Amino acid sequence: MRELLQNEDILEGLLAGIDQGVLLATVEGQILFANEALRHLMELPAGETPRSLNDVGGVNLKLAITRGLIERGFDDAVSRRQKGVVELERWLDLPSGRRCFRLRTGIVERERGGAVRLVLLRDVTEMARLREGAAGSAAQDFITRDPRMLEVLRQLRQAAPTEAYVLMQGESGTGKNVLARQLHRLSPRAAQPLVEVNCAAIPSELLESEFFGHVKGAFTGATGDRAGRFAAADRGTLFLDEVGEVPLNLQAKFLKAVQERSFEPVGSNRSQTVDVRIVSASNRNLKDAVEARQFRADLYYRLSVITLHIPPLRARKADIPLLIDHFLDRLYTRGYARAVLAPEALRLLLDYPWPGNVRELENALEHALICAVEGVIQTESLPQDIRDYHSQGALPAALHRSEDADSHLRGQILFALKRCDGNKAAAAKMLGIDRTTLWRRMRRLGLA
Ligand SMILES: Nc1ncnc2c1ncn2[C@@H]1O[C@H](COP(=O)(O)OP(=O)(O)OP(=O)(O)O)[C@@H](O)[C@H]1O
Repeated sequence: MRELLQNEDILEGLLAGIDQGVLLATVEGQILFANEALRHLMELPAGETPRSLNDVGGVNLKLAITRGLIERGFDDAVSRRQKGVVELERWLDLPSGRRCFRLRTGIVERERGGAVRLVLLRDVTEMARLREGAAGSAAQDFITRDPRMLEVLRQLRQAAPTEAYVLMQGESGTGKNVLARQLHRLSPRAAQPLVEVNCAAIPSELLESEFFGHVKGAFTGATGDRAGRFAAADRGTLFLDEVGEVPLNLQAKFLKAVQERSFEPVGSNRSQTVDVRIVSASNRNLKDAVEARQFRADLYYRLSVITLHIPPLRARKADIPLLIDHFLDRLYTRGYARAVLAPEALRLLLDYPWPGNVRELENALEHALICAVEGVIQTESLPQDIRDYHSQGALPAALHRSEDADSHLRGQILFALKRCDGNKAAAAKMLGIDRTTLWRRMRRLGLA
């Protein structure tokens, strides 16, 4: 191999055939060789060879490389005449505004004729798009004073510096996304991307290519290579929301990617390696899904090295006033006028079972601010659901206490059944009681 590579013709032949851009230059920057793929990537006319690093498609490649090298101490490495490839990531925006490249560069020591600089270029426009999407999520505090939730935060802080996969179980809107971002931020991977995928939001037939990417021609409409989310999260964290929605037929490939840290993009038989830490979330109990044979047990155990159970908002009502203050402040910074809560409105908010959890509370407060009267949030300013819940349970003050309690209970049950489309198991869960208790109460109140 060594001898073969000494033969420049053979080397050129090999490099010409690969689809990554390859450039060989002297350490001083004079170009010795550029393959066809590089010309294509740099949008150079066919047959034109760049003569120097400065002469590549109008992009000051030399500067980009030199800066990158200095940042990563490459020049120092050159002076110490170290061998090896330095990997450095740098987005290069071409004048056309269309492309970015990931650069890998290194110094290759030759037996005769000194060292050469080797530069590899790859089109990563798609990956840049995915990462930009991921970067949009700003840091955010998790507001709580609930002892169970504080314990969850303690576990999260302990797990963050490790490589352990973390699974978060909790109803929709309980803050799993916020926690995933916090976990990433506290981890050694914080400087790398956090890529989020909501597995429920992507049609199942597209999930494979969304996760693993595809190559040109893999299926109708695959007009070019496309990087997947695993690749975009390389060296960072991949957050899989609603992981229970990954279809069974994809779970085997998924497990392999998680276990062996390698996968093949759709339509390709070439393995790609990745180094990702997986944090996942599910609002349905994944263990139940395993028992119902809807989720692979081996994958479940892989993903749930650490499991965090996020309690619903109705189980931590002490957080409600804190969250109200937090969201009113946040809404103020978004341009809403300041408002105060009338005591009766606060009572309704504390009473309500919050099936949509913190997300529903946040939306309710935005609604309330829009409907506030002269800077005061009255009961009338609250969304209909919250007022309905109250009015169905509310009673004329003259009625007897136990009747009062029964009527309140009846209202709660009717509300929960309505919100859960008549599903008693879901309604019982929402009310924080078991199904038998719900059924007994319904019978006693004449609802069953
Ligand atoms: N403890 C908290 N402190 C501050 N904001 C919170 C808290 N919990 C949730 N939120 C806010 O509530 C909203 C919903 O939270 P998030 O998206 O993290 O919930 P989720 O459990 O991931 O929901 P889903 O399962 O539907 O994806 C977000 O706007 C988030 O900022």
